[in-house]
Parts: sequence; structure tokens; C-alpha cells
Amino acid sequence: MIPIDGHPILTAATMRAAEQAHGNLSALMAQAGAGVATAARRLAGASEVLVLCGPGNNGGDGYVAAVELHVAGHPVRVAAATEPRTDLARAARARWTGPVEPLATARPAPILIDALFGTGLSRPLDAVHAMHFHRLAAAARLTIAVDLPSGVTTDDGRVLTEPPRCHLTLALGAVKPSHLLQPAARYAGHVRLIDLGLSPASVATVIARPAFRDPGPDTHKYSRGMVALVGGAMPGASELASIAALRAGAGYVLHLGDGTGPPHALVRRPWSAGALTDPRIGAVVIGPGLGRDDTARDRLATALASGRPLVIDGDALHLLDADAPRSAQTILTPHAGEIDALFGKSTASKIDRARVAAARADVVVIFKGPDTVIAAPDSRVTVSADASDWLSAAGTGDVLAGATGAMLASGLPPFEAATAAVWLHREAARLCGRSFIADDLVGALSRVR
Ligand SMILES: NC(=O)C1=CN([C@@H]2O[C@H](COP(=O)(O)OP(=O)(O)OC[C@H]3O[C@@H](n4cnc5c(N)ncnc54)[C@H](O)[C@@H]3O)[C@@H](O)[C@H]2O)[C@H](O)CC1
Ligand SMILES: [K+]
Repeated sequence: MIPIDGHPILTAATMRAAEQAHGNLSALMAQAGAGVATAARRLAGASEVLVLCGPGNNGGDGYVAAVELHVAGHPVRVAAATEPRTDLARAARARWTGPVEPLATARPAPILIDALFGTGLSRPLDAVHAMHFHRLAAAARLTIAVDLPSGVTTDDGRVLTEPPRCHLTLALGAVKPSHLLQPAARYAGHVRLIDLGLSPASVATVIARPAFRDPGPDTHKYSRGMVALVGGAMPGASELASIAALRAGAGYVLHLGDGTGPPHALVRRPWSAGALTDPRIGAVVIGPGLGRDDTARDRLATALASGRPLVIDGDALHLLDADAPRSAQTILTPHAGEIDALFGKSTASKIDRARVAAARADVVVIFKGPDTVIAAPDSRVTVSADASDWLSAAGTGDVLAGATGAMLASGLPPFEAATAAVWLHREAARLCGRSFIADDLVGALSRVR
């Protein structure tokens, strides 16, 4: 049971390919079931465990876990709605010598293990089965999902049948997209990986603590990174982004636009057509508070023509031509509405949409949300889940844009800069606790760094 940070994300198809390449599915199931049993014993104390087993190999993992718990002397019962239908699950079922209670009449236990369906789920659950799954979960103190909470898809975060909210999901062999993507992810609770030794390769990974560029004895303010923030109609937003860039670690932040006041570390200059020609500018951030009028349009055109690495956010995303050729490294920071507006609506998974957008616009995309997906044109993807729900407040996007500018100006390549900023922003939100405002989040950036 290990943390998932930095681990590859596999779809159901790539998972099956990894299993086939391994060759010994029976050994994999034995390992998976043993891993589930070990985790359950660690968390259950002396409490009784009830394992719900489905018809496929997810159910097979459940039977193996039940046998392992029994052998270890742990009180355990099994319930199922249907007989096993795969050879592996039948073999696992045959090794369970205790009774199998019908799901509909199963007695609750304090610890519930959901081994009904995993990566093979192809349609909604039978309504009566779903009802009893909820009944048993409501009576349990702890619900542990094997591989996935039964009812969610594997690859795109969809919910076919609403499962109970599990406390823990044990991802078998690899993390799957639905462990991270909403709405499925909210049913998984904490996600931990059970390593099956598959070492699968994937260009998609779970976000991990980044390698920040910390200052050294030879560092000066420009080498730490100079960020220019292009202001506009609402200077409050671009100032917030400016201060976020400073707090995220930029050595010098220039705010180009109107506005006065603290902090005095922020250098303020009025906007001019030549404002972005300073060769020391390592990143330009444009969009927070820019407005969408002709002035905004002119400023965006100047920024795009400047050849400086760019972070394009907020209003600037509404003025951008996604298909125009790029003259510089570019990071876009759209939320779902902005992705729709820029690239058209789609029912594809958030990971696929971010990837398609990045390739089409030849940019790094930070597709924001409670499940933020960062994608590069070369199809690398990293997903940040478990963000604080309290980030749903005005100004938090401006803070991310500023932090992204700081990371880009520090010399990190765009994909790494975007990843570092998203991680920093998420951790800052964690430090802030509840009911914080964007200004608090800015302060927390320093504390996380
Ligand atoms: N990843 C690994 O290395 C290993 C994974 N294991 C486990 O195997 C499952 C996937 O098993 P599979 O048999 O392919 O699918 P499920 O058990 O999820 O589904 C069973 C079966 O049921 C049918 N079905 C689909 N949806 C429904 C429905 N709503 N109602 C009724 N029946 C349904 C369909 O025919 C499915 O095939 C994976 O998650 C792991 O838990 C192994 O342990 C080996 C190692
Ligand atoms: K399950």
C-alpha cells in the first residue's frame, strides 16, 4: 500500500496489455488479493471484514483476500450476488471454504471490502445489487474498494452507478484515470497503490513534488527569474498574479498597467508598446484582469509577438486564436468553459481533451479544475487530484497564473514549470485550510516553497 505520487496512470486497455505481458495472471491475482488482505488487516484492528465479490477477476481478488484474512486468523465473511464467471475467479472462489452469503441478505460488518467490479465494468450495476452495496457501506465504519469503487468507469472519470463514498481505494498494479478524474474520483477516497511488479510504462503520471530551482550563492534577481505581468481593465487581478509570482520565487516582477500600493517589492510601470522588449524578461503573464476590449486585444498581440515565454490565462484565453503559430514557449491555463470555447465541446476524457488541446495549439495546457490535467504537445500528461474544494473562490486562478509565470521564468521547461506551479498551488491551498481567500493562498506559496 504505497502513495501514488509520481506513478504512471494506465487505462483499462494498457493495464490488460501489462497483465498479458506479465503472463501469469493467477500470480497477479494472488499478489493483489494478498495486498488487499494486508491493507485491510492493518486498518481493521480486530473488527470483522465483509468482502463483496463480483463475477469477474475483481471478485477473484476479493475471494483471495478473504482466504488470506481467514488464514491470518482475522474474522471475515463473504457475500456475492452471482457465481464467478472467469476461470481465475472460479479458482479463487474454490479456495474459499466458508459460506457465501447472498448479497441481498448479507449482514453488515464494520469493515467492508468492495470487490464487485473493477476495470471490467461495462454497464451500470443491477439496481438491487447497488442498493445492497449502499446498505452495507452505510453500516460499515470503513469501506475499502478493490482497484476501483464499483460503478465508476476506468478511463474517463464517469460514474455509471453511484457507489458509496469509499474511504480507501487500493489501485491494483497501476493508478487508473478514474482514481483522479471527477466525478469518479470523489468516490475513491484515499487512493493507494498495490504494487504488482508490472512496472508499466506510461506518458501519463500522477503529479509529484517537483524539483524546484532554489537560489544559490551566485543567484541574482534576474537569474531567479523576471516576470512581467500585463495589466488591463481590472488591475486587482493582475496585481494578485504579480504578488503570487513573487511569492512563488520570482526574483523580479514587473507589473505593467495602472495601480498603486503595496507590496513595494512589486515594480510598477505603465503599459507601453515597448514594455516587453527587456531581454531579461523570462516570462510574460497575460490574462488576469486583462478585459476583452480593443486595448486587451492589442496587449495580447504585443505579448504574442514579443517572443518571450508566455502564460496565457483568463480573459486572454477568450481573445486567443488557438491555431495561430507559436513564436515562443507557451502555457495556457483554461478551465472547462475556456477549453470548450477554445477547442470546442467534447465528451472525451479530461486527459484526452488536454492532450488534444496541447497538440493542436502547440502549447502546454493546464486544464484546471478539482482534477487539474497538465498536458504537453508531445502527449506527456500529469494529473493533480485531491485539490482543496475551497479553491473554488475568485482570484485563485490568478494566483496559479502568477506562480506559473515564476516557474517558467526560473528556467524550467514549460511542462515542468506548469507541473511545479500546479503542485505549489495545491499544497498552498492545503496549508490554508478552510474558507481562505486568494490573498491567503498567495502568502501560503512562500510557506510551501
Ligand atoms: N491489473 C492487474 O494486473 C490485475 C487485475 N486483476 C483484477 O481484475 C479486474 C478486472 O477483471 P475483469 O474480470 O476484467 O472485470 P471485472 O471483475 O471488473 O468485471 C467482471 C465482469 O462482469 C461483467 N460486467 C461488467 N459490468 C457489469 C455489470 N454492471 N453487471 C454485471 N456484470 C457486469 C463483465 O463481463 C466483466 O468482465 C481488475 O479490476 C482487478 O481487480 C486481477 O486480479 C489480476 C491482476
Ligand atoms: K471494486
